Amino acid sequence: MTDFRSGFACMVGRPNAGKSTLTNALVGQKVAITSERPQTTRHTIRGIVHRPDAQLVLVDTPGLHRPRTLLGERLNALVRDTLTEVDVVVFCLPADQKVGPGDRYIAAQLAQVSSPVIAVATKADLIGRGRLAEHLLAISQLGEFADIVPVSAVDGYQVEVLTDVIVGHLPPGPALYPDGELTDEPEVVMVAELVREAALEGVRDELPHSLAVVVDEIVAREGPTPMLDVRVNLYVERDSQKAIIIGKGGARLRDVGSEARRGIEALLGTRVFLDLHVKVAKDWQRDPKQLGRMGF
Ligand SMILES: Nc1nc2c(ncn2[C@@H]2O[C@H](COP(=O)(O)OP(=O)(O)OP(=O)(O)O)[C@@H](O)[C@H]2O)c(=O)[nH]1
Repeated sequence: MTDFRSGFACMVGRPNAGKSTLTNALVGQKVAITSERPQTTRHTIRGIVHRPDAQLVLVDTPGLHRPRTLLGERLNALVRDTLTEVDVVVFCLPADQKVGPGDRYIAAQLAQVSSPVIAVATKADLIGRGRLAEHLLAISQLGEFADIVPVSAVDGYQVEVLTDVIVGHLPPGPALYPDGELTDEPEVVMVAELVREAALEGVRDELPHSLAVVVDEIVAREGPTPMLDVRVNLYVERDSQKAIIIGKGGARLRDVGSEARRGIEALLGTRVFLDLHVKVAKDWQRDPKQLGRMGF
């Protein structure tokens, strides 16, 4: 394919602007952790959008804040470096709030960045057409933007359009990550590690290097109380190893599940439903295709 495009986009915006939720909507699966509390996104998180014509790697930054301390300044310098490295910056401005000093501060920072900036009016579902038009006008007066796109990550309004617009700013190039890879955010790696630790407890000698743990998905459950469905695959090489992990009548796997769940809940700060699946992948360590699927 000659017309394939690939590259990086970075989400910026004040706390609670809807960056994580929009990242999830673009990727089509929940990868980032969202919450009502501001500043939950401490790490740079990547979600990957795979399309037949493009691959888009989304980098979710902690947000640009006005520096009050040296650490703040360093952080902002880091964020500006990230912004200069990406192919396109997505600047989120929540439609349910007026453009304010925080947005103007970020806009001023973005004016110093060479990458094209797409301004996005997020949470468009929360306001009427008249207010949305006013918001878009206020955004247009904030700086020079390559595009201005209203979206709603909640009802899906214009999410496809935004993906097309972002992809339009990516350079031609091959896919950067293997298909099916959703994220390499630190939380996912740590969730896998917690499950691995629990699964190896007491049987380490019987499963030397034979266990690969892959987080399949982390999905927020709809409902009044925050809850994540975490689905994890455990790959072993032989049926005998599968029997060890599962235990008599599944007793051991249940213990592994509750032990890992406690750690994951502490890590993510929310209730978790942990769904563990044990699979035999014969000789996975020697099979490059299987290794790729497991993220090695
Ligand atoms: N109604 C509506 N609410 C949204 C939408 N997008 C995000 N929200 C809500 O806005 C809040 C903040 O969303 P996040 O995605 O966590 O915002 P963020 O910019 O990543 O926040 P930080 O991590 O603090 O920087 C959450 O309660 C979301 O449910 C949207 O399109 N519509």
